[in-house]
Amino acid sequence: QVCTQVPYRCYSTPGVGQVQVDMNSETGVATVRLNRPPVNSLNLDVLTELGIALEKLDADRTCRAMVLASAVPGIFSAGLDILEMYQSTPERCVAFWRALQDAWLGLYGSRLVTMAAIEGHSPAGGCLLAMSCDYRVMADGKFQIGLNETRLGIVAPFWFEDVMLNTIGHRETEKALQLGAMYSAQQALSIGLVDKVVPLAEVMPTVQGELKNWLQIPDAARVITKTSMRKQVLDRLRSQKEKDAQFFADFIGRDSVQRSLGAYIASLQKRKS
Ligand SMILES: CCCCCC/C=C/CC(=O)SCCNC(=O)CCNC(=O)[C@H](O)C(C)(C)COP(=O)(O)OP(=O)(O)OC[C@H]1O[C@@H](n2cnc3c(N)ncnc32)[C@H](O)[C@@H]1OP(=O)(O)O
Repeated sequence: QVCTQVPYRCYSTPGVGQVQVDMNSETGVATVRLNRPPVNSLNLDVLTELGIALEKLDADRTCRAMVLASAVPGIFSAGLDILEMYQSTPERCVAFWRALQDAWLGLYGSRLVTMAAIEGHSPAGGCLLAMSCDYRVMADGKFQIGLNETRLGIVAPFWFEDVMLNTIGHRETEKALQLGAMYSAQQALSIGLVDKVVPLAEVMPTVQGELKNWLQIPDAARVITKTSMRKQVLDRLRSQKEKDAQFFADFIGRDSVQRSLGAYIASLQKRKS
């Protein structure tokens, strides 16, 4: 197992953690894998683990880069765990949303070079995580990526919107968000939602190759530039975290939203039968 070999350090218990972190001290590159089968849906525990993992990596001065990937074949992440939003309590909703805010602030604001290795489907919150990295490589083929929230009868929060705006621009974001559009890898490439599309087996080697370019740049200059580019969007959420969490809990608690979510869950189950 990779975790037990020098020079790797492992921040999570192999086979146990829902967020597995392998740190290669020789290269300074950490690999963070979401590991919550069947679809890596992001519940309170996973988001909390992810937030903590990102915080630890940021504090580790030997770490210069992070690859975000999945330990579950065919899936990057199915986004937020819909069951956290369906028939939940206001208190749980607020705690869940805070964990998402913190994980996202840690990722989007990370000083590290961050790259998403998208080796599977990546809807909604999965797309947010990928977009929040500095660079995205996606597997060609049947997988889809996008912010599909409106299809669930919910609305992508302003900070999801901000990240998409910064990634693909205003016109594409307007269409993508209203339609809840899901894109194939090639379509995503054509609008700039991902940076490179390669066969599945080449995703990780391509990420590693691209990392070499990024790591040639002196950290300090790159970090100052990244911070300057992202600060406005980060500060917008930082300044209204509690209001945003409360708004989420109120919105999700609406009868009409609960009905939409219930119908969406039923449609997911029906697809299988
Ligand atoms: C201001 C307030 C605004 C609120 C904004 C809130 C923002 C929300 C952002 C989100 O992330 S919402 C989540 C959106 N996610 C999705 O729509 C993804 C739905 N899932 C799929 O499309 C598919 O599952 C998949 C990802 C394409 C994978 O397909 P596959 O055929 O491989 O697996 P399934 O058989 O469909 O799923 C297996 C199992 O997992 C359940 N499941 C799937 N996705 C989720 C999820 N996001 N949360 C919880 N559970 C999920 C699915 O129902 C199956 O369960 P079962 O019990 O085995 O039937």
